[in-house]
Amino acid sequence: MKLAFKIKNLIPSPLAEQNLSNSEIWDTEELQIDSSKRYLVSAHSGKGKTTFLSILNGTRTDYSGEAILNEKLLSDFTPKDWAQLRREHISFVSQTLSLFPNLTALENIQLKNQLTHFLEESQIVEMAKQLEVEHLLYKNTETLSLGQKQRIAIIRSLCQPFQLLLLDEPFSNLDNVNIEKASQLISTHCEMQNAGFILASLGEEYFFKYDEKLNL
Ligand SMILES: Nc1ncnc2c1ncn2[C@@H]1O[C@H](COP(=O)(O)OP(=O)(O)OP(=O)(O)O)[C@@H](O)[C@H]1O
Repeated sequence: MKLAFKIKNLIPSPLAEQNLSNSEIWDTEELQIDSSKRYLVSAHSGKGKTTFLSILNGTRTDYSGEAILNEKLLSDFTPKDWAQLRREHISFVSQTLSLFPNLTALENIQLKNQLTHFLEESQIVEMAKQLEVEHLLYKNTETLSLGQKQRIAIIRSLCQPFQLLLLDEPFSNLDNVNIEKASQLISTHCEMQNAGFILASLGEEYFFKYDEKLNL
């Protein structure tokens, strides 16, 4: 299923008092986001990157204007609709990473994978090898460094079917070598799934080729 978001005059409540005239996303007449494309969304801290991705993911609803997915208002989606979208169509690497601290890295990855039986364990181990976290798969995530957690969260996001991957500053604790490896893994899996992504960044462009770059 292709995902086509349309947003019209969207203003999130926390930013309602701010001057949004320079934004290519907030308070624009109409913007279309297609799941087949790769987007870079750049902005300084506090401009609403997390808020934007959370609106597309259905976890924030405090905005004025319209947000539409495949001709249906997001506000009309039920919790069941969102659960299905997040299980099968939209994957998200959140800034907080949302890993369960008392589960191992592999258990965290498998929690999602078990919902859809998307990948074999051997494929997950292969991804962990590529990002050099294979030796951490049986460790509780509370014992991992932030950069290690980010790599586990990136792997977990790729272990489900999706047409659109939302990446909220996913490399903020990684060095360039790891960023390049993670970018390659993300690109490969997006291509395999015929999916696009939206990468929110403080300004860094990293190693991707983008179809569109938007300033928030
Ligand atoms: N639940 C909330 N209630 C009130 N204000 C909020 C809430 N969440 C975010 N904000 C405000 O909305 C603005 C945008 O926040 P958001 O987290 O989306 O920014 P960001 O661009 O992702 O920032 P960063 O780069 O620092 O992660 C900020 O000014 C923040 O203080």
